[in-house]
Amino acid sequence: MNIITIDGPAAAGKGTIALSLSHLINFYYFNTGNIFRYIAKTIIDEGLMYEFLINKNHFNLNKINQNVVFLKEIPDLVEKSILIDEKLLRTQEISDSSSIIAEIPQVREILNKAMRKFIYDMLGSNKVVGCIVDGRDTGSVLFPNAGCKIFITAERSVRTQRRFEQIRSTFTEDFQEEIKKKRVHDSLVLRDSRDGSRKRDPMIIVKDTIVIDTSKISQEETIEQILAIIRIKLPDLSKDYRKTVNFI
Ligand SMILES: Nc1ncnc2c1ncn2[C@@H]1O[C@H](COP(=O)(O)OP(=O)(O)OP(=O)(O)O)[C@@H](O)[C@H]1O
Ligand SMILES: Nc1ccn([C@@H]2O[C@H](COP(=O)(O)O)[C@@H](O)[C@H]2O)c(=O)n1
Repeated sequence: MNIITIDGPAAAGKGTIALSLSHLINFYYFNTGNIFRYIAKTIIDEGLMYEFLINKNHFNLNKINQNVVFLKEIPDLVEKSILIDEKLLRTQEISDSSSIIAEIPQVREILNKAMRKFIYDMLGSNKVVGCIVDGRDTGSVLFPNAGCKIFITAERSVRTQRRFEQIRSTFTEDFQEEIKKKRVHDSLVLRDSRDGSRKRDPMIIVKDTIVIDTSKISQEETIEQILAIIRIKLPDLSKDYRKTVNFI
C-alpha cells in the first residue's frame, strides 16, 4: 500500500520531514495531530475544557455538536481541520489539551474512522500516487498495512530546543505566548508520557518499523535516509519514479 507512516514523540521533526518528503516524491501529506488539535481548539473555544477535564471519561461529545457537528459530519471535520490556519492550532494550550483529549477511547474511535476514510478516498480517487501520514499511532493502529513505517525520534533536550526555537521563530506577536524553555520542556515530558502510556492506541514502535534518531543529523540527512528506506520498502514506486531526480 502506498502509505508511508511517520510516528514519533513531540517535536521530533515528523511534520517537517513528512512535508518535505511529500514534495519530493509527490505524495499527499496528512498530519493526524492536527485533527486532535482541532478538536482541542473547538472544546476550548466552546468554553468546555474545564467540564471535559473534570468529567473526562463521561464527557458528552454531543455537547459540542452545535458548532462543529462533531458526530454527524465527521468527514467535514477532517476537511475543517485541514483548512484552518495551522498557526491557530500550534499554541501551547492546544498542544497540552490535545494530548488529554487523545486519551479518550471514544474520541480516537471516531477520529480514526474518519481519518482512514479520508486517506482511502484520497488514494481511491487516483488524484495522488500515495500518502504520507504522521502522528503517534499511524503505523501501529491507523494504517497497520502501510508499505513503509518510520519512527522518528530525538533526545528530549534536542526536541525541547527545537520546539523552543520553532515557537520563537514561527509565531507573530499576535500569537506569541510568554515562552519559557522550562514550560516547553515540561509540556514535552507530559505529552510524551500521556502519549506513551494511554490505554487506547499508545505511541509504540511496531516490529516492521524503522527507527531514525535525528538528534545528531540534519533534516537533509534524515530525508536521505528515509528515501533509501522507501526505495527498498516501496520498490514499485521507485520504478514509477525512476525519472524523478530526487528519488533515484
Ligand atoms: N534533524 C532535524 N530533523 C527534523 N526536524 C528538525 C531537525 N532539526 C531541527 N528540526 C526542527 O525541529 C522543529 C520541530 O519539528 P516538527 O514540528 O516537524 O516536529 P513534530 O515531530 O511534527 O512535532 P509535533 O508532534 O509536536 O507536531 C522544526 O522547527 C524543525 O525545523
Ligand atoms: N495519531 C495521533 C496524532 C496525534 N495525537 C495526539 O495529538 C497531540 C498533538 O499531536 P502533534 O503531532 O500535532 O503534536 C499529540 O500529543 C497526541 O496526544 C494522537 O494521539 N495520535
